[in-house]
Amino acid sequence: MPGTQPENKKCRRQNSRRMAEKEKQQRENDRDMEIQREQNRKTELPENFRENMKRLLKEAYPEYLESLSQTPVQGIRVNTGKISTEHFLEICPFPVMPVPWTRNGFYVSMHTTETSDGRFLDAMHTTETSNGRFLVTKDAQVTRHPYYYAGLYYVQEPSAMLPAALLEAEPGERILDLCAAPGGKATELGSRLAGEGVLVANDISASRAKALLKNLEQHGVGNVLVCSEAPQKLQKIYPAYFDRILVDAPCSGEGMLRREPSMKKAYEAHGPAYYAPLQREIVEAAAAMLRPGGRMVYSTCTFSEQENEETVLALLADHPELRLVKTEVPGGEDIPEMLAGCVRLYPHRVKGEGHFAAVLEKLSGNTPDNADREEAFNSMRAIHERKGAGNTAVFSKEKTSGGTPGLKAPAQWQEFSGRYLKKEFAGWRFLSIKERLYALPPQADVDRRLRYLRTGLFLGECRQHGFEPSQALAMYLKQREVKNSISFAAEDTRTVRYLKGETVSLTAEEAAEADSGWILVCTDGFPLGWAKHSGGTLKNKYYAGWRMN
Ligand SMILES: C[S@@+](CC[C@H](N)C(=O)[O-])C[C@H]1O[C@@H](n2cnc3c(N)ncnc32)[C@H](O)[C@@H]1O
Repeated sequence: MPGTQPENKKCRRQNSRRMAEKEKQQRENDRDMEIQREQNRKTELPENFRENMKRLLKEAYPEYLESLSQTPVQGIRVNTGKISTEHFLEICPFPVMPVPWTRNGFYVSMHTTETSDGRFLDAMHTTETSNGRFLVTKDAQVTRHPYYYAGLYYVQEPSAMLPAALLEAEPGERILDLCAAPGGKATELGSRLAGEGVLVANDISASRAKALLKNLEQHGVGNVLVCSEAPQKLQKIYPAYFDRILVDAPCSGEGMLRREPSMKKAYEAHGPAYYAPLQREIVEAAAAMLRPGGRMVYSTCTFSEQENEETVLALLADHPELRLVKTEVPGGEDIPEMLAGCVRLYPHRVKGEGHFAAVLEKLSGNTPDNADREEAFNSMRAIHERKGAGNTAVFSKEKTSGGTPGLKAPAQWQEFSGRYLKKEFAGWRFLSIKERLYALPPQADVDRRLRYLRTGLFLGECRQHGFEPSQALAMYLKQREVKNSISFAAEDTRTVRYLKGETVSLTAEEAAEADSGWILVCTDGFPLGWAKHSGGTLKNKYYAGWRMN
């Protein structure tokens, strides 16, 4: 019909525009894949590793090799301590697909194409830098969104989400993450505690433990002790103490070779033969710290049986009180002829770099029961509270009592919390180290023989002119727990300006609703940090070291 001709023309134009866009997208995808292939061609796998993988995978070895040419996938894990997975999915700014072995982990992808065999190609935008490394610019988008700064999710390689999921931590428990830095798993364990119980997050490397601390703070985990100790030392302090222990062991990192070709050098210097004995020492100490009836997960990001199954076998041989809990996850495999029931994630079977995990439980019989354990720790706690936790640390003599914190809390804190907070710290103890004030959760047993980077929640500093609340406190609180707050939408340019450390203005309406003084700045209802409000202007108090560049 003559009347429909212009319509048809319009349709055709739209279709050809769509086709052109699709083709452009496809060209970009192809280019990305080619860059990745080139990267992998340049990265000759270490000879002994190749031989071992051939032996291990047999006829599946070519598939594994093929998988090395695929672009690594990226994931985000929802911080359920701040937002439910369902709610996050409603506001999630990126296209996501669930990671099958978690309840809150997602593949994140800007451009995803499903192939005919049901696998998906993830067209991340990779660019080579002058030092031959590859930057995944998509990561930058994920780590630049205000929700990232609000601690709503953690960016994590998807298979690395497995160990914390298998530990099945519950609120109220005592959890140990023995090799915790930089906190990929500890942040999840902290979220699962939902503010009850205590997480001891340890890493032998003090510098790495600092990154761990920052990640736990950003996640809003306050019921935490962060320390940097050898497992053998912790074992003396916490015998049969923890309900759950994660040993995400230092390993030869074979599963990282695709993503981080630079790991090849490290692998050649320290391979499975170096890490296997170290892992055995670590799991040995962990087994001693697990309470009867407790659960432990041992995991690595490597494929070597010398490290993985052999470590578990040695542990089981020496500890008849431990049993392996047979575990299956979608896409997971094991080596039944060696040790059935462990989980191996391979990059040619699942969307992820690869991981190994074994779940162990300690039988309840013939070991001190919970009541003995409680009694032993109560007396230890009493001794240490009398002595104080180190030369400069001073515990308040009384626990907080509900309502406003206990009488022994410094006056500056009392003034601040009375004026600005609805949140109560009932049962928490205060700990002052010089001007710095911490709140120690009820179940945290601090021992002065250990080096802590953090004991509980850092509340802020008691200055002469008043209390200065910390960034950690901002991240720990919910907007509803604060009397004076302001929330900007994630798209509001003031959100990014606040995150960059700039001074921000309120509208007349907002200014009329906000009180002057300390104010909690949020994005879409999720706290970002503090500011000081006066006459419609927010003086930025966002922690300088956390600012967006
Ligand atoms: C695989 S990484 C842990 C990754 C961490 N679980 C995460 O998810 O972010 C292993 C860690 O073990 C630490 N480590 C090495 N030797 C250790 C030891 N003897 N005791 C405790 N931690 C150790 C390393 O510093 C490293 O941070």
